[in-house]
Amino acid sequence: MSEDTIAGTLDALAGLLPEHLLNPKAAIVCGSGLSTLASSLRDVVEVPYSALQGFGKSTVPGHKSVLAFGLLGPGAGVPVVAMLGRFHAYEGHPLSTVVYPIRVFAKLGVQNIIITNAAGALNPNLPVGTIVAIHDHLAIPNMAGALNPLFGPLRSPDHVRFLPLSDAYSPRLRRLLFRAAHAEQLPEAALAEGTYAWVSGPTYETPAEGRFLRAAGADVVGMSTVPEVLAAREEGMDVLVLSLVTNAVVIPETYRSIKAEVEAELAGRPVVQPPPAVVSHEEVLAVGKQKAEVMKSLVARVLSMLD
Ligand SMILES: O=P(O)(O)O[C@H]1O[C@H](CO)[C@@H](O)[C@H]1O
Ligand SMILES: Nc1nc2[nH]cnc2c(=O)[nH]1
Repeated sequence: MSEDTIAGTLDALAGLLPEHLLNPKAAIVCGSGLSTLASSLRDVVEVPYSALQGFGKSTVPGHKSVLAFGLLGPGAGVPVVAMLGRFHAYEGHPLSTVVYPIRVFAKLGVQNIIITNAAGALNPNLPVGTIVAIHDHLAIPNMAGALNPLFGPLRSPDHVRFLPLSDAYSPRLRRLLFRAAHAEQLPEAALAEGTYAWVSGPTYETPAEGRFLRAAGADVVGMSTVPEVLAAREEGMDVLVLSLVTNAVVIPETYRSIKAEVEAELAGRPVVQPPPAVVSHEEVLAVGKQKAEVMKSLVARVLSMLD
């Protein structure tokens, strides 16, 4: 996306927003079913993506296509921008579009970003409903498919060509998060730490893929977030990522043997068939809806603790 496009977006925002909302201190990216994370904002001005050059349209159910600017917290409040609806590569968006809002946030002066997502659990110790503070990632499309939003000419002499990622997930923000969880009296098991595997989607994992990702060290898996993290880090922002576990990825220790079942049927022995275990986006959205309030309080508390 060219500098002219970004300049056009910034001009449009300057025309639509009051002065006190134009330089947000922090940004929130709302994952699938999590758009209500922004409902704690006051003085909200919503800007539809369609009003902004360079923005795509989010086509996934559970993702609106709106930027919400507002104030958070008591007194004068902290200006915040929330992305209600993100872009995924599987929708057909180039990665430059997927990360375009992050580029715009950087130009608006955003220093801290909280990125949320819905994810499948690979780690059996993470039940549905757990919130996972991401401390690392495994980006299969980067490693194997040359899908990286930082490909291309260096954006400016101020950007880093070879971006280190060993510090991608801000310890400072994660520390605030666990303090926020304590202040919100969240049960200890409700907030865990783990590694996010980014896959391109839109297919969910086969059992063998789930087993592979787990063996490679991932705790949760999803189809978003990592491109946004890479762009945010390239822009020098501090990043906090929260994954909400919406389903368990099926990783059977042994496969159901259709061969054995047929042999049993033919021999007249009883056969117990296991229920089918398939995930759906409806299930993902339903868990998002159930947990949105807890996520919202946590995110709001972290933002209120920023200095
Ligand atoms: O990562 P978010 O956008 O929260 O959405 C997750 O949920 C969708 C699949 O149900 C995928 O888009 C996956 O990435
Ligand atoms: N890839 C992937 N993305 C998800 N988003 C929510 N659940 C899942 C899942 O099980 N797998």
